[in-house]
Amino acid sequence: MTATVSAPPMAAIQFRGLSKFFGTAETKVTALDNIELALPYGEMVLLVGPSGCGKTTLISIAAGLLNPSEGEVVVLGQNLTKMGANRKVRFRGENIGFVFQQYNLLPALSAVENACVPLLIAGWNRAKAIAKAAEILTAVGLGNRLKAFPSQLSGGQQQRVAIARALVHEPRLLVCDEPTAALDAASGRTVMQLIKQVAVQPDRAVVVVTHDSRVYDFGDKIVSMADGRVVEVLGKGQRPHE
Ligand SMILES: Nc1ncnc2c1ncn2[C@@H]1O[C@H](COP(=O)(O)OP(=O)(O)OP(=O)(O)O)[C@@H](O)[C@H]1O
Repeated sequence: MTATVSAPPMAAIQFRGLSKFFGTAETKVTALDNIELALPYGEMVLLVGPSGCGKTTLISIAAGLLNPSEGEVVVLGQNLTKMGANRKVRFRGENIGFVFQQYNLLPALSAVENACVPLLIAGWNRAKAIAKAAEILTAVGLGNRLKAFPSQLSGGQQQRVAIARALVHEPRLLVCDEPTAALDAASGRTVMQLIKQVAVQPDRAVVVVTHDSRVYDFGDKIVSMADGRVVEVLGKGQRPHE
C-alpha cells in the first residue's frame, strides 16, 4: 500500500490581528492593519496588490524575518511571536525556503555549488550535499548545467538555480518575493510551473508575492491587499480588480 501524505489539520500560516508600524509619531507608517488570514497547506497562494500595500512586510513576518507590532503569526503550527530569536533562526533554516526577484547566486560558485549552500550550512558532508543539489537541479530541468557558473546561465536558468537552492533542504514553507519580475513572459511561466510542480505538496505551503498579472493563473488562491489590509481572497480562476 502506498503511504499518502495528507495536510496537517490546521492552516499553514495564520495571521491573527496582525499589524505592523514603522517609525513613530508623525513619521508613523501603518504597513499592515489588523490582518486576519489563514493560508492553507497544499496550495500556491499569490499575494497581490499595489506597490506599498504591505505584501513584502506580510511575508517577511510569516518568514520570521520581521516581528509584528501587534497580533500573532502561527507558521507550521509554531507561534513565531512567542519564539526566541535563536530558535527562530533555527526554525527558519529548517523550515523555510526563499526565492527573490534577484537571484542572489554566488558568482564564483557553479550551479550545483550554489544550490547546495543551505545543506553545507546545515552541516551536511560536501559529497552528499552536492549529490542532493544535483538531484533537485535535475528536477528543475538543469541536470545538464550543473557545473555552469551564474554568468553562463540565462535569467530564467539562474532563477531555477535559486529555486533549487530554496528547496534543497525540503522546507515546508516556500516564500517567493516577485520571482518572475526580472523574467520575460515565457521564462516567468516556466519558473512558476516549476515552483508549482516541485514545491506544492499536501504538507507544504507556498506563498508568492507578485505584481505580475501574467502569472495569476498559477494561483490556487489570490489574496488581494490594499493599504495594509486584505481586501479579497479569490479562488482559482478569479482575477482581482486592478
Ligand atoms: N523598514 C521600513 N521602514 C519604514 N517604512 C517601511 C519599511 N518597510 C516598509 N515600509 C513601508 O511599509 C509599507 C508597506 O511596504 P511593503 O514593502 O510591505 O509593500 P509592498 O506591497 O511589498 O510594496 P512593493 O510591491 O513596492 O514591494 C510602505 O508604505 C513602505 O514604505
